[in-house]
Amino acid sequence: MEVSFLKMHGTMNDFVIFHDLNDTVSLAGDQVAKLCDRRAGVGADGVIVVRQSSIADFFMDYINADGSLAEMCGNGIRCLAKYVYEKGLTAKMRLPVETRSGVKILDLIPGPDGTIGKIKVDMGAPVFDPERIPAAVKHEPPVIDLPIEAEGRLFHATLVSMGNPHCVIFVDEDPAPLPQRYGPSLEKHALFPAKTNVEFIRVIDRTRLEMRVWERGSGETYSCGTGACAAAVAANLKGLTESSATVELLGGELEIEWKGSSNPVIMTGSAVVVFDGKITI
Ligand SMILES: N[C@H](CCC[C@H](N)C(=O)O)C(=O)O
Repeated sequence: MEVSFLKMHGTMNDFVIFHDLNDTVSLAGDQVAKLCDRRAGVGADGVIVVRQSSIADFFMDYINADGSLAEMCGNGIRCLAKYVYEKGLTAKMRLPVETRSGVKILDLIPGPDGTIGKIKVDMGAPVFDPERIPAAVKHEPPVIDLPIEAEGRLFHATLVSMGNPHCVIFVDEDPAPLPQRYGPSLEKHALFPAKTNVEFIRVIDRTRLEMRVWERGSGETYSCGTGACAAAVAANLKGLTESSATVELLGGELEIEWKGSSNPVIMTGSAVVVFDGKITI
């Protein structure tokens, strides 16, 4: 099967994206793996198939590089919004998009040349109930600084779902080496029946976080939008940051705002088209 796609990224979290509005394409795991393979395929952290929705304008079918489905992808949904606008599939500047974790509302912010520069996403309210993360722990929500051991080291995790699970760990050291060393064990830790994304966070000040991430189903990535939201929420819960924070990632910066409690998390960031192409999978 030949697929015409766009290669896109959001703060260097990169995706193969195409639309299938007649719902004729269903990708097998090996086809996703080929699309994501950085030598034998296009190369990406995940695949986004834009589909029809009966409850919103589009449905984001997000698939991790290992073929597993994820409930939500923050960087990916910004890319979807730019894709459908610039492909002429919508003219809306406020766009409802269905995901496996509900409908998200996106505001498209035009750049100086009329293309879409930044996108603001209402990511919905964070979830702290361990059963809904999900996490196998008897604990009143929110779960803050839960001791968790990996590769012989003791960490303290704050658990947040943004529709997908996140294990947020605050450290006082350079977080750069931590995803490769501890990410695989934590991703598959027995505490997480659906596995988890893992964020290592160093607090820079009350409005800036440094983040490195190991993603469920994709490994270390340059950025994770839902992870940045989870990290900013966790930092605010712990009293380390204000209600707005800039999250510094390997691939760029994301602006996160959360006014606490059941308020939605608002994420603002860019989306970039790298190239278009065709591939037989
Ligand atoms: N990169 C995505 C997260 C993908 C999440 C996926 N790895 C999972 O939850 O399984 C983001 O920007 O939110």
